[in-house]
Amino acid sequence: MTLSISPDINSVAQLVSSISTQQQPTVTEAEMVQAVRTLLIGLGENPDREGLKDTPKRVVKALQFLTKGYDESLDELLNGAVFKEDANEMVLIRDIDIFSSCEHHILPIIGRAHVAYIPNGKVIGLSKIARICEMYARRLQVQERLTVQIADALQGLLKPQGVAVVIEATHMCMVMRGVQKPGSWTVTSAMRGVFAEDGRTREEFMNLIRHSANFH
Ligand SMILES: Nc1nc2c(ncn2[C@@H]2O[C@H](COP(=O)(O)OP(=O)(O)OP(=O)(O)O)[C@@H](O)[C@H]2O)c(=O)[nH]1
Ligand SMILES: [Zn+2]
Repeated sequence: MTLSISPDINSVAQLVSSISTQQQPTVTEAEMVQAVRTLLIGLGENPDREGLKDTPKRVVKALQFLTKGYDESLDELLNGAVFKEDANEMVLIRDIDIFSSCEHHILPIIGRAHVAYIPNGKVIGLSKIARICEMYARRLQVQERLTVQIADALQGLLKPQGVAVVIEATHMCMVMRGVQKPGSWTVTSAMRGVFAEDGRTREEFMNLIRHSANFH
């Protein structure tokens, strides 16, 4: 059986131009499915064989899930859960699972985020901190930008005394391919306000993320 690939060069050019002019690209689900089918053929596979029949559809659905953060906004996820509160001590959420995708290879970035802030008249619903991490992680990312986006979102929402974000993650593009270094971890941090200015506050945060929780 001969399987042919016939990309429509004009529509690809239009798509690229719409992306570069910041318009919302108009690509149908069927075109996305077709693109995955084309990839499978390029890889030497037969997309019509039993096991692969629904794979293009599944891949599109999976990629849409892994990048669903593009369709979410801070306003929506917050749902008003910012409260006036006279609290002045550090709030830390540790070990927030991160499943992101690197923008260079669209391969998984798997790790944990630790997020702290020191309030200044306002606190945020705790789950919303994890939701903010989730929204930015579910996009094509580099770890540095993910870290900064989480810190800046909290800084903007709460105008706290400071925000600290540390992400520890392993990149499948460095593990399964390329340089192939399983066991390597990348640690990134973004410090705002007192965490950037005051070494002791930063040290307190770093100590808190180092110790293991005693209920584990
Ligand atoms: N700074 C940064 N780099 C990343 C991240 N994820 C992947 N990369 C790197 O992006 C780079 C892309 O480099 P290229 O040389 O263009 O791509 P490549 O030939 O696939 O590179 P290798 O992975 O070295 O095989 C690689 O060094 C990746 O390790 C990230 O979150 N942050
Ligand atoms: Zn990568």
